[in-house]
Amino acid sequence: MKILSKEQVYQADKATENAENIPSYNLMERAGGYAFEFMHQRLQGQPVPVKIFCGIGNNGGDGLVIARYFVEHQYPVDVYVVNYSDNRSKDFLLALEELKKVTRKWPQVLKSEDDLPQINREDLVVDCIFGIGINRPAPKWVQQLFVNINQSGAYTVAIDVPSGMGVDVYIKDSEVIKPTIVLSFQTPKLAFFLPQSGKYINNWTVLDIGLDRNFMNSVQTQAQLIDKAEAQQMYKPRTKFSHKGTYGHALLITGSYGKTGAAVLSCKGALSSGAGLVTAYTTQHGLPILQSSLPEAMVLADRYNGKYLEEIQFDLAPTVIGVGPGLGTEKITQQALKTFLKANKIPLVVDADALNILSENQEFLEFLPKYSVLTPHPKELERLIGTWEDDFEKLKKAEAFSKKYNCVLVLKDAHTITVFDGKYYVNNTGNPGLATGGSGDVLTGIITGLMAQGYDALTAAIFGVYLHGKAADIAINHTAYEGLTASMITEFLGQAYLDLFAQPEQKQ
Ligand SMILES: NC(=O)C1=CN([C@@H]2O[C@H](COP(=O)(O)OP(=O)(O)OC[C@H]3O[C@@H](n4cnc5c(N)ncnc54)[C@H](O)[C@@H]3O)[C@@H](O)[C@H]2O)[C@H](O)CC1
Ligand SMILES: [K+]
Repeated sequence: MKILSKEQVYQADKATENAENIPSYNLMERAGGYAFEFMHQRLQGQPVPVKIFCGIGNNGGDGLVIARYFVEHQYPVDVYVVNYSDNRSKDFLLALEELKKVTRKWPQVLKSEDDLPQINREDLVVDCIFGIGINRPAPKWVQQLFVNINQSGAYTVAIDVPSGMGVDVYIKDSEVIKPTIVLSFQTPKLAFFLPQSGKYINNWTVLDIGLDRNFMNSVQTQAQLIDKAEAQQMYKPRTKFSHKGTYGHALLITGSYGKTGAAVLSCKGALSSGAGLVTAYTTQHGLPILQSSLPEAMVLADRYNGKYLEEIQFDLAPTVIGVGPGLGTEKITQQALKTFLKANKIPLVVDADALNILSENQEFLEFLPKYSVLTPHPKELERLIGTWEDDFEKLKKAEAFSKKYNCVLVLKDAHTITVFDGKYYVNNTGNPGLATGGSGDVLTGIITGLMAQGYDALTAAIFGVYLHGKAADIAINHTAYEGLTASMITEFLGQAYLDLFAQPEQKQ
């Protein structure tokens, strides 16, 4: 699903107004109408006390349309205008006129902290204070209103975006509404998926308000959300006359004394993703561990008998190499990695300690083959690209890094974002169960395994992240978040593939 920027939403509005030859107010009517329908279907006329807080822009205007429908359907409703400015938008004023036609109970105008009403746990709060137009922190008394709403425990529906949240800029030092659900118009907003702002979003849904199809189909967005529909398109079906050679050979350079588990997990990831052959390259003492715990994998070891890899040299031509999990960052391993990288021409997936070594020796980055996949978690990313002011700056820096080294950067997080060629692919699978040791090693294995099978680096990264998260989503039905271990992700990976084309259950 495309994630439109704020500017693109305004362009979509204009395109729709032109294509349908309608005034902008019609779109506000539509947006408000769909949002009301969503709530009305769930409330079914129950006399829940509704409190609608409207700003003075178009988000506020949506709120006034919603308010009119609530009044017309005889819900007990209080409407407040949060008067943070006297610049009421044209469509806000039209919506206000329409509301006044159906009720004599006019909205109460709030101008300072003294005016803020009591909000009760039993209320339904509809937040239409700020939408995508917010560009700086709200005035203090308005932030106090956000706090009151958040502390009330009331069921809170944020219209379009939670008030206070910037959709493609981070608004520093500001309170944000923490809604129960966000009803977002036409497109989810990038901020929903970034840790600093996404932590306030428990639940969101997109309401299709019928913006111009031609515009929506042709608009090129920087960000897109990767869900089942997108993942299905990436899947490469297997052919009947294929053999293990068809699905490539993944080599995983992983493990050290006490961290051979990372090697086992990444090899398991590669095997369960479907790689034809998997070989681990590890330390000598890791060899028997791998052989006994993973009979499907082949194992090579370096010539030394140290705790860490001292040499990375093999007589093998794998399709792709995954490197990093469990390697450690010993000087001797750093040297071995440097020698290897200098000579290597085979596509790479780089993770964990290999990333840490690259961060410490940024000159090694030049040795990476084109389209290498790098999979840092936030700390590893920081070591690689330096610190950032906020999540939007992080994305910009990641984008610049990926351009500079021509690599695919997989920013692991609750919503992992794959960055390549100026585009952001935002993953929508996975759950907090994945916050467990070894899940990253498994991901490295999966991406490496997909590349072995002929998926290009970008697709392998996006699809691998999707499958990894989906496997975890299926697994937690059996294990809960807490019970999920990294091995289980590999055990459920087959089900993640099956789920791609599973038909929804038919109702009897
Ligand atoms: N296609 C759609 O999605 C449609 C969405 N609609 C709704 O319109 C809003 C966006 O409306 P807009 O008037 O541009 O912005 P806001 O209502 O979010 O903000 C109002 C206004 O306030 C000013 N402002 C910004 N920050 C501050 C601040 N800190 N203090 C004071 N004033 C501030 C700024 O100038 C804004 O213009 C969208 O979210 C939807 O809810 C349409 O109704 C239909 C189509
Ligand atoms: K809002």
